[in-house]
Amino acid sequence: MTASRHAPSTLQGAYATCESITRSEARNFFYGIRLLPPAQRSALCAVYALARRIDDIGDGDLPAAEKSRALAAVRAALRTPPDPADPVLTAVADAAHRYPIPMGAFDELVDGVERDIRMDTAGLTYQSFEDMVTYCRCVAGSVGRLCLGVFGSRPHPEAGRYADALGIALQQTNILRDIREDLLNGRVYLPREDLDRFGAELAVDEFGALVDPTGGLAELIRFSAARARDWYADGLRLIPLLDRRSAACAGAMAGIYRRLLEDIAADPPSVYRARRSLSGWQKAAVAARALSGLGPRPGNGTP
Ligand SMILES: CC(C)=CCC/C(C)=C/CC/C(C)=C/COP(=O)(O)OP(=O)(O)O
Repeated sequence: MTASRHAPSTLQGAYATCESITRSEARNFFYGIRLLPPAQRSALCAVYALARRIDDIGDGDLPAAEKSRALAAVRAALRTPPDPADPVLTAVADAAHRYPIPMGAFDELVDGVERDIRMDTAGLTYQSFEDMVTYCRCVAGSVGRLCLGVFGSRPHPEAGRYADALGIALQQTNILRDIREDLLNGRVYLPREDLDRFGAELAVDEFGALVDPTGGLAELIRFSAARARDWYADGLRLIPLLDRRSAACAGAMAGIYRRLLEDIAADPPSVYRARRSLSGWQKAAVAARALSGLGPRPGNGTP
């Protein structure tokens, strides 16, 4: 570890702010993050807090031009010494001195959020599954690689690719969970070619619930979930390359989201009316299993 460039109290405060952001915002991922030893937990909270800030710019209420300006400001801030008044940038800069965090991955995340803005303003959609994966790589594969920087791993030529694949698996789950909410916000992430193949049109009724007159949407969700399972299987090859606590963290994050995927696959119409989630007990059980070294179950991910 290198010495900090900041007064300890300022830095401690910066990390504490990031931890409190993560605790309140990362309702799924904090179950994994809290399994890390303190120094890595603080670094990952800093990464999460900055990723959250970038994401929130894209999902917020500002006009598109202002969102673009705010994203450009984040890009510029990542290339200059951190503003000491900004706890998130201060903590991220310190964490990047302590761990080999691939800072360029934050730029990829910004690229992904810019795609969201183009979806809002210019009707950008994803034609093929590969197009959608490119988006997932930007917004979530990037986060997987940032996490890996904090975790560290046994040297392995595929470690970065596995971290990327795990992030992409999580994002595919997120897309299925949020089809309705995203549509209400004018966003469609499911590839056009898949919608066409299953004869699924995305539309809501007068209560804001998704309609599925042919059952094609349910079929498409089941198909997409099966495909996402393969991305989990690939990404989870990272786990044996990690130390025990990092493996527990990644295993809990993946286990919770994969359990969510299986719940959705078992009952696709459950996402038509509301956002699906696991109970606190279910999430804690998946995290406990990950900490005990058992990790997510092969197959259906139930704890
Ligand atoms: C190697 C490794 C650990 C890979 C995983 C990387 C990772 C955590 C990617 C995040 C992808 C994702 C679905 C973010 C949504 O965050 P959100 O805060 O909006 O999620 P929520 O809506 O479920 O709370």
